[in-house]
Amino acid sequence: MSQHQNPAPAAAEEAPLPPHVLIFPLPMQGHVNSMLKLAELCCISGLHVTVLLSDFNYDRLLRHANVESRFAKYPGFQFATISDGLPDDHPRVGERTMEIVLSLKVVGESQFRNLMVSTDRLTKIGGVKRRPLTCLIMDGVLSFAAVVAEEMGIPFIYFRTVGACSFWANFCIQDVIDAGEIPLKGKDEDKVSYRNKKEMDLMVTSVAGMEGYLRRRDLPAFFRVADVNNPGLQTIKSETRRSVKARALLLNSFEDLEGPILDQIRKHMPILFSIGPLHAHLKVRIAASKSTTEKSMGHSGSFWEEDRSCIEWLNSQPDKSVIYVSFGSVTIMTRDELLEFWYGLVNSGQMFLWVMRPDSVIGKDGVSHLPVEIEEGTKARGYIVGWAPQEEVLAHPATGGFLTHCGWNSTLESINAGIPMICWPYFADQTINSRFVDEVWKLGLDMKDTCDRVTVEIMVRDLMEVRKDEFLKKAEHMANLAKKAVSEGGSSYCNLDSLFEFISSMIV
Ligand SMILES: O=c1ccn([C@@H]2O[C@H](COP(=O)(O)OP(=O)(O)O[C@H]3O[C@H](CO)[C@@H](O)[C@H](O)[C@H]3O)[C@@H](O)[C@H]2O)c(=O)[nH]1
Repeated sequence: MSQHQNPAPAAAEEAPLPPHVLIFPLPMQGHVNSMLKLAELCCISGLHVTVLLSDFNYDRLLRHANVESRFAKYPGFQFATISDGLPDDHPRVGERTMEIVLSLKVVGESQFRNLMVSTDRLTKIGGVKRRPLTCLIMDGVLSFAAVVAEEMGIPFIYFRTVGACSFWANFCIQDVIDAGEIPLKGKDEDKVSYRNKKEMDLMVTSVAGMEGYLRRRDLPAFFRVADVNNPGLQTIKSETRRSVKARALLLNSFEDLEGPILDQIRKHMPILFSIGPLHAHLKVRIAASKSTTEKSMGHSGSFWEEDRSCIEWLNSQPDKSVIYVSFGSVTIMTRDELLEFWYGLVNSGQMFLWVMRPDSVIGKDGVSHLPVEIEEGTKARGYIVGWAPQEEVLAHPATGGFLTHCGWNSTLESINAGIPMICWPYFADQTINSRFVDEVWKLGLDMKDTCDRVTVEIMVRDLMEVRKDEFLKKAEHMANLAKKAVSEGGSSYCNLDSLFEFISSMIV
């Protein structure tokens, strides 16, 4: 375990000490991105902040995201690191993503406990005097950290980096099981005929506030298993229910997007701060801050090197003509699926910008040695990079659509940029997000688990040509609401100020 400190400014010790929060994300790209944004928002408001990362991710952020210089201007900021218990060559993607959570559960508690009891490490290293921790802000699935915090009497706030829609469905999952809607009670799912399975998948569930449109097939796969004791189901269910033990709940969302669902959650967790979209919120607060250096700093939190050549390529494309294709940080696909997407995109006649992470395709060849037709066809129709500056890509005038896995950050970034989506959810919350994008917000099309070339082509044409104006109009409307939420006086802006007051009130 180690600390990485910023140097102390000479006069800092004279000032009254602000609250000191420790922010602890799950070690995955989407979660770390959101939490780093929250950390920077805290710093801008003058709080002292310790961000706890895995050694592995800290190293990646140092190499690719220049996080040290990003936070160097905040004297009360420091990183601390612990091991996630996995070897460096562990893939940490696809079906093996869950191993990050499981491993951290095993190795994390003692390391976390040691850090918590090392008051000197948290408060004095680097010469900046900090208070003992005022509170923890942690990912809501890190219950071992909550147990330690409870033991030590340190208040904690949960930050779930998924949408309210997914959080709430998870919260209600026991009611859904009790209602006999999942799993297939008393039956072995494998023995149910395909036709019956399809019908069952289309049955709506009784999740409060989502009656009428949240179907069984929109629930994450681990909720649809035949075994109620399935570890995925049990973990998410118990971790989500545990949230009521936290002093407050933070969500990266905004009232105009998920108001009715947020109201449902508030019946159980009245102290709920919706403070998103965080990436847009951070830009607003940085712009309002006095220092010009702060204004000029980027805020990347990428685990991979961003290939900025795609921005130059976008610069040469007409407005709203390009569909951006990216499936986030952990999705993997087969080579056949990759080819179906590629043929669908090329046959649609639209230009595309595709993020193909080197580790995103199953098999020893991965994304290397692609068939010649892909390389040649792509030269004519598109551009491929290994990792992109996504927020900038979505905000670029040439971008007109987003083929996404519907991770919550990608969904919000697209909403904020006014870009309609085609959703190919991979796992977890993404199946619910994609249903909301299509059925509730009408901001795009939900492809679910099909990705044959014909479906891809039809959907891309629909989004980029046939129903382009309709989707863009809807998306623009929601983007304006997102911007309003994070502007001074907007719901997320006010909620963030209330959160800081709430944290200050915890100082003992
Ligand atoms: O080329 C790229 C691709 C992605 N990103 C960024 O990476 C993040 C990806 O986050 P997200 O869209 O949430 O996807 P995942 O990385 O898959 O996120 C995990 O965490 C999310 C919650 O934080 C969940 O909603 C997802 O289901 C889960 O897979 C976003 O901020 C993107 O801007 C880039 O900067 N460049």
